[in-house]
Formats: sequence, structure tokens, C-alpha cells
Amino acid sequence: MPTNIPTDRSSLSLSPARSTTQLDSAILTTPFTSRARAEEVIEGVDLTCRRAVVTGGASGIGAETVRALAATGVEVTIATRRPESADPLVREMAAVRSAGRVGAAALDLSDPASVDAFVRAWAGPLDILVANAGIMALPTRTLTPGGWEMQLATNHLGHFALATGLHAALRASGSARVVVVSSGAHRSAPFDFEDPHFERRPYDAWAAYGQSKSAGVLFTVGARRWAADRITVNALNPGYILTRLQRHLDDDTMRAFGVMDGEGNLKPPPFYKTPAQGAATSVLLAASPLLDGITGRYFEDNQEARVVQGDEDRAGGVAAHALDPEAADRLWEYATAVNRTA
Ligand SMILES: NC(=O)c1ccc[n+]([C@@H]2O[C@H](COP(=O)([O-])OP(=O)(O)OC[C@H]3O[C@@H](n4cnc5c(N)ncnc54)[C@H](O)[C@@H]3O)[C@@H](O)[C@H]2O)c1
Repeated sequence: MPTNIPTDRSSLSLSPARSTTQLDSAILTTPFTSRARAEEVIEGVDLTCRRAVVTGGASGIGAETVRALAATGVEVTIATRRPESADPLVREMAAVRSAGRVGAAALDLSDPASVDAFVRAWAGPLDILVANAGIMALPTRTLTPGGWEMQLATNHLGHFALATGLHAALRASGSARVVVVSSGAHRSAPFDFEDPHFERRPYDAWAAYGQSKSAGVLFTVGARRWAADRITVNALNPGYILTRLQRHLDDDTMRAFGVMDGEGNLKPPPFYKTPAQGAATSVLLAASPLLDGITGRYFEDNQEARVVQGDEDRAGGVAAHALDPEAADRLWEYATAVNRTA
């Protein structure tokens, strides 16, 4: 039996947002293992009449997120730089009986004008926003025309502008969820308020990626201000998944990561997940009734993560620096200010 069957928007109701950060609450556990696939964690859920946006939804984890959400009846907009790149997935889902309609719209997160155009074109309530798009470890310091470091611009500042621009649409949902796809890389790089764009310190591809992913977690903490609007915001680490994300890594790094053999063949090690497994935590946070009212938290392997100091044991967890409410508010102000001048 479906567990959650809204037949029209007026029948949708969720409990009020509970708690703000993991620091002041018990850890949330679910029955799902780290290997559960996206469709499994929302089996039986029916979200017909709901509407979702998935950034970067034409490939990798995002595409699996789109498949699983659309299968519950959600109408999904894939927000992508080249909408035509989503055509195969749009066609695929059009052939799935009872799936929600899947379409695509142009969005370049590194371009404030593109984010603005997407926001302006959006009409009506928005129930689910999955901030999934991302780039990783650009080998050289790359700046947007506005002078922002490209990973920070794409992974966080663009998503911040998108989510805040869509705030009225999320509020109009009456029970909206924002899901931020972060990474375990956040643990090694707190947000550097003195030099976020690597103007003074030497550029480091991993520090830039990690910082942008810390920013995503801090956003979920800063978004506690949206709880009264019945908008919940949670972050996650999808785990290790071989996708196009690794395209900027050279062969030596790929070998060091254990995903390439001596002959240059891609061969993910056993601890790597498939994209469908990698999308499970995104989908859990976006659509599972288990997450009703939960906000400001960080998950990995389909469970809420424990708090750790930095990246000392590399075994997972969410770094305390990414849950710091003062840093979260400071980053919110910073992102608001830079987006205003963009
Ligand atoms: N694959 C992993 O092992 C892994 C681990 C941790 C976190 N993540 C995160 O998961 C998310 C999805 O990554 P993936 O592994 O599916 O890789 P992917 O490269 O398949 O997906 C990333 C998507 O983001 C889109 N994108 C990039 N720049 C954009 C821009 N400026 N505007 C709009 N869209 C843009 C790409 O077109 C692509 O569709 C990313 O945020 C990534 O950081 C992935």
C-alpha cells in the first residue's frame, strides 16, 4: 500500500519542522543500508501532484534522483546547462506509466543571470529542490566573469541564489524540502571567510571543492530561519560513485583513488556505489515520510551522520565546522551580499 498518497495539493500535510541542528538532537536512523537503491528508500510513496527541481539531473546521481522521484508521481524539472542533454531521460520517463512528467530547463549555476532567469520563469509552488549539480577539483584556479572561484560559484553560490530566489515558491508548497548534495570532502575544508576565492592563499583544487561542500552544509543550518515557512533543508554525502564528476582528475589521481588499473581501465573498487545507490540518500531526504519535519541535518549512507572534528579518521561523519550556527549565519549574509552585487 502506498504510504503517502496526496491526490491533490490540499490533502498534503506534514508535521512542523523539528529541531535545527544535530548538535541539539538525537541522531535519526532509518531501516535502509548503505547499499539501498534510490527507488527502495521511497518504495510505496506516492507524491502525485508534487513538483521538484533537480539541478544537474541529466547525469550521474542526479539522473537517478530524477528517475526515483518521477516514479513516485512527482513532476520533475531537470535544471541543466544544456536542456537537450536531458532529452534521453525525458523520453525514458515519458514511457514509464504513472510516472510524473519530466521536463528540462536551462540553468547555469555559475552565471547569476541564468539563475535569475530560471527563478523568474518558475511559476507556482515548488515542493522539492535537490541542489545536486556540482563540479570537483578543477586543476587550475578558474574564475567566473564576476570573479568567483568556479567550484564555490557552482556548488554553493549559484545554489544559494537559486534556493533563496525560489523561497516564495517553496513557502507556497506548505511543506517543501530542500536537499543539498554535499560531500565527505567538506570535512577537510572549513569555509574560509578571509579568502573564499583563493586570492591570497595558493589555489588548492581539493580545498576549493571541500570549502564549497562545507558551504552547502552550513546552508542547511542557516536555513533554520525557513522552518516557520514549513521548508526543511538537509544535506548529504552520497558516498563514492564513478561518474563524470571525476573528469578533471588525472590518471595518477584516479589510480591513487583505486578507480583505475595499471592499463588505464576504469574499475571502481567494491566500496564504490552505483549511481542508483548513490542517489538513495538524496531521494530519502527529498521524499521519505521518515524525514517529515526534519531540518538542518546531514546524512550519509541513508542515516544521519555523527559529528566529528575535521577529517581525522576519514571514516565519515559531519564536521563540527560545517554545523556551526555562527558560521552558517555569516555565510548566509556573505552569499546574500555577493549575489546582490552579481
Ligand atoms: N560521484 C561521487 O563520488 C560524489 C561524491 C560526493 C559528492 N558528490 C556530489 O554529487 C553531485 C552529483 O555529482 P555526480 O557524481 O552525479 O557527477 P556528474 O558530473 O554526473 O553530475 C554533476 C552535474 O552537475 C552539472 N553541472 C556542473 N556545473 C554546472 C553548472 N554550472 N550549472 C548547472 N549544472 C552544472 C553537470 O552538468 C552534471 O549534470 C555533485 O554535487 C557532487 O559534488 C559526488
